[in-house]
Amino acid sequence: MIRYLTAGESHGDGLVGIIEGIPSNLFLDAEFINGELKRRQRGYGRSNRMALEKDLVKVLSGIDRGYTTGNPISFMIENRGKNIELIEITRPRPGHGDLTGTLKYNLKGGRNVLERASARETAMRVALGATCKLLLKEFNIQIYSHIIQIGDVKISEEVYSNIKEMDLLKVDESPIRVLDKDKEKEIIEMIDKTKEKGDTLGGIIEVIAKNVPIGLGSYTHWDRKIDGKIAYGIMSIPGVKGVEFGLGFDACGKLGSQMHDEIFYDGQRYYRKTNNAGGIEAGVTNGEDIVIRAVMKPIPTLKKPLRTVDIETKEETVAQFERSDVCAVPSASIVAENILAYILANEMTLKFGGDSIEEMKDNFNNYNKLIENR
Ligand SMILES: Cc1cc2nc3c(=O)[nH]c(=O)nc-3n(C[C@H](O)[C@H](O)[C@H](O)COP(=O)(O)O)c2cc1C
Ligand SMILES: C=C(O[C@@H]1CC(C(=O)O)=C[C@@H](OP(=O)(O)O)[C@H]1O)C(=O)O
Repeated sequence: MIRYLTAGESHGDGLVGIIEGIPSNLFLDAEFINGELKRRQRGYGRSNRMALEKDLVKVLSGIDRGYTTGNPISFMIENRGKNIELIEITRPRPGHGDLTGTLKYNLKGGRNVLERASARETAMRVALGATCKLLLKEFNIQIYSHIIQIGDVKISEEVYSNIKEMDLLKVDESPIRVLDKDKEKEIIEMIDKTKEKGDTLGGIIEVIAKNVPIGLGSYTHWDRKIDGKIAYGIMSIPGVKGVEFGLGFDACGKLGSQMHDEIFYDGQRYYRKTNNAGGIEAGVTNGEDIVIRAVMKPIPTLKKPLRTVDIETKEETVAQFERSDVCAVPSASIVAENILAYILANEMTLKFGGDSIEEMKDNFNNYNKLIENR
């Protein structure tokens, strides 16, 4: 089993993370982890905070000569963009945690709420998730993401399966994480216009995991279902308001005969010609790609602020504004990739053991032999 914890405030010294349960003898490629941190920082529509931060992971424990030892691994990421005046938040922002957090923890205002509710914390979750991606790569499992929609601009009506692996790699070259250059231009213009108006945008992301073995997760008990675990992880990304698998909410308009992915056999393995289930049936992976979509609401901090109540005077006023992203959907897609990586890596250790990478691979190969020709 793999588990992790993070700590750190958005404008404190930095973030720390501890991950436990990564098998020994895995090369902890810090360059790869830093690459993932860089991918998360890119994306059109972010505030100048992202220009100030240069997220780099410092590995504090758990490795020897670059390889994991089985000991807990700990990371640190420094905050560089922390030098703002940390004034109290007494005019809570609708849509952020300011008011609920102030009341729940009996605080003076929202400052220490936003410090932790902030998506700054997702930088550490990406570093921890990237460690899980390194483990998944040992089993040839790859995770990709791209953007389906920003604001009211839909990239395409096509379903995910028309996007080839090579094209999914090219998505990284786009500041919006889309392939269509015309749509990219349209979205950039929309973000600029929205910024001028003091408003914000949300969107829809799609995350795809390829080469996932059959049999991760379980139908035997509700809290072992892998779709439930994935939904929990993706929903925990700040701003995410919905998750769907495969056809998701569109399943509603289909007949059973149009929805379910018929089963075929090619002489060696079972396969499907469609993937409306998004790679999961009965809480268990079925060997097809895992396909998830998630919707992110528009950013709650508005330069043209919404109405709120001053928590000291109780008078109607407008919400506080410091600096803020206008759109962070491309960054959220990288966070989602790395959260999915954690869930899948954890399931891999639950199924194949997690003490050493060699033992895990042996178990994986034996399982593949077992299900071959079944
Ligand atoms: C990568 C990323 C960047 C974000 N940037 C901002 C931001 O600059 N300003 C803001 O108000 N919210 C931002 N958010 C969203 C808030 O963190 C989020 O809406 C808030 O914590 C309340 O949580 P909830 O939307 O899940 O209810 C960002 C989210 C992500 C994933
Ligand atoms: C720092 C990050 O995102 C932050 C997430 C965030 C929020 O409220 O969620 C608010 C902004 O922080 P600040 O108020 O300092 O500009 C974003 O920049 C990051 O992604 O690393």
